[in-house]
Amino acid sequence: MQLTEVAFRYRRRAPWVLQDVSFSLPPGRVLEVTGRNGAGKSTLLRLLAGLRAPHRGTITGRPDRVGYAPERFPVDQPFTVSAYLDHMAAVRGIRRPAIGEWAERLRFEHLLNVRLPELSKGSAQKVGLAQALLAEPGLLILDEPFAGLDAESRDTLPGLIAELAGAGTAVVVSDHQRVIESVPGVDRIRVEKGTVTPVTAEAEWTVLEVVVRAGEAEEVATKLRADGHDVRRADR
Ligand SMILES: Nc1ncnc2c1ncn2[C@@H]1O[C@H](COP(=O)(O)OP(=O)(O)OP(=O)(O)O)[C@@H](O)[C@H]1O
Repeated sequence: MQLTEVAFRYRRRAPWVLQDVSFSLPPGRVLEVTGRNGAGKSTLLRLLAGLRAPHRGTITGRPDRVGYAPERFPVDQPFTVSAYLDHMAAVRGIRRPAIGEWAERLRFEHLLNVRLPELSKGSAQKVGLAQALLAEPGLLILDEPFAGLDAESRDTLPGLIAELAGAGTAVVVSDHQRVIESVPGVDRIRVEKGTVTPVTAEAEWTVLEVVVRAGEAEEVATKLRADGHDVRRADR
């Protein structure tokens, strides 16, 4: 898949969200998308998924089957988890949907008969992931998939992503929490000032010690992560 000089804005005369974005995404590549809040990560993911079309430039070679898990999974539908996933599989023409298999791997088998609006945030996130995975996608796009997930599921997902990539799926993940970094060979790009730059391994790094009140540690860590910094807690 290739993006060439892609530019996008939500409305005519609105500021450009993205401009001059060019990069290629070969099969089996895992791409982490970083950047500040509002930088345009979700917009880039929607363009990659084909949910939005570029105003300028081209996107070519998108795989036929695309799985997309949005940042906020829509849960205001009156279906049970199982009926929703059946429906999504039918819409995509999947004859033998592996719903039970994904429910087991993502640990939500006990929720199959629960209605979507009754799900907790993390459980809804898992169902959103499952509907993306059901597509057996050649391109899998996950917008903040780790937000709200319990530790066990958070630990499972990188392995799952590595497995799919190993089978040839291109995976694009926006991930404030940097969980995806544990996947071997992950590439990183940064969305900043309306464009996209590769984050190379040769970048110079330094370690800065920041001392904060214990009660504020999580909040500060979240802010720093949102700005693209790698944050490790010294007391863990
Ligand atoms: N549906 C929309 N209509 C109009 N403007 C939008 C829409 N969605 C996003 N924007 C604007 O586009 C810009 C980029 O938003 P986007 O959601 O892509 O950023 P992001 O990097 O994913 O942010 P975050 O880290 O907070 O999720 C922002 O200025 C936002 O206000």
